[in-house]
Amino acid sequence: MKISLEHTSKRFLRHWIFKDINYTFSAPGAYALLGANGSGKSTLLRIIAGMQNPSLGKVFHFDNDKLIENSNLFPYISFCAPGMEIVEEFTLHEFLEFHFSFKKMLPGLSISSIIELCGLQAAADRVIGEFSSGMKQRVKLAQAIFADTPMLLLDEPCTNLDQAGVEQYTNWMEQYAKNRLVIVASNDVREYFFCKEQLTVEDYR
Ligand SMILES: Nc1ncnc2c1ncn2[C@@H]1O[C@H](COP(=O)(O)OP(=O)(O)OP(=O)(O)O)[C@@H](O)[C@H]1O
Repeated sequence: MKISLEHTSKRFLRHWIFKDINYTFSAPGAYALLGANGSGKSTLLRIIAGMQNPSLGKVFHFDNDKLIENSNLFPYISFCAPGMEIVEEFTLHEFLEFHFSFKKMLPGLSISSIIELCGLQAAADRVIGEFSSGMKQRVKLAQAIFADTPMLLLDEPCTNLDQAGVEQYTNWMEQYAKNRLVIVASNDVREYFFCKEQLTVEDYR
């Protein structure tokens, strides 16, 4: 897997957020997108995920050397971000069943083992709308990390997590980030401790 940014630039109205990023992310590999608040990390991550268009330049995704069309990216990419919506009317069990009917689960896992990995057994049959923000964040992370996709994109993955949740995230990354292309947008080293490569968005102003 490979993601190539070519002259990728983004502006909102007349304000350029970043300009002319030329960079290749390759699997297996872990990359951190760094920068101060408002520097453009989340915007860049969404552009990398094919969820938002750059104002200039291009983003190419490759499976080996085969170009993947934007409309076919879904089975390749898992995404987790603080602002993303999950279906709050579903119970946790229903949500995971629904999600993993569209996306393959990592081998050896099941809905109940994922609920256990999240430490949310007692909440399995509760509706997600009633969850705390930290419980929701565990679910958002789980739907991404435990999907069998070669690319995993995480925006501020430890948002709202308590100490136990951060330790759980650390373990998950040690176990499930290997062999994948992982990109983490973050300001917090606990979130990107395993990322050997780092790209600072402010370098592209
Ligand atoms: N839809 C939008 N319309 C206009 N401006 C936007 C939009 N989305 C983001 N911006 C602006 O783009 C800049 C970068 O925002 P972004 O959320 O990507 O930064 P960030 O580095 O992820 O910030 P943080 O660390 O606070 O999460 C900010 O100045 C923000 O106000």
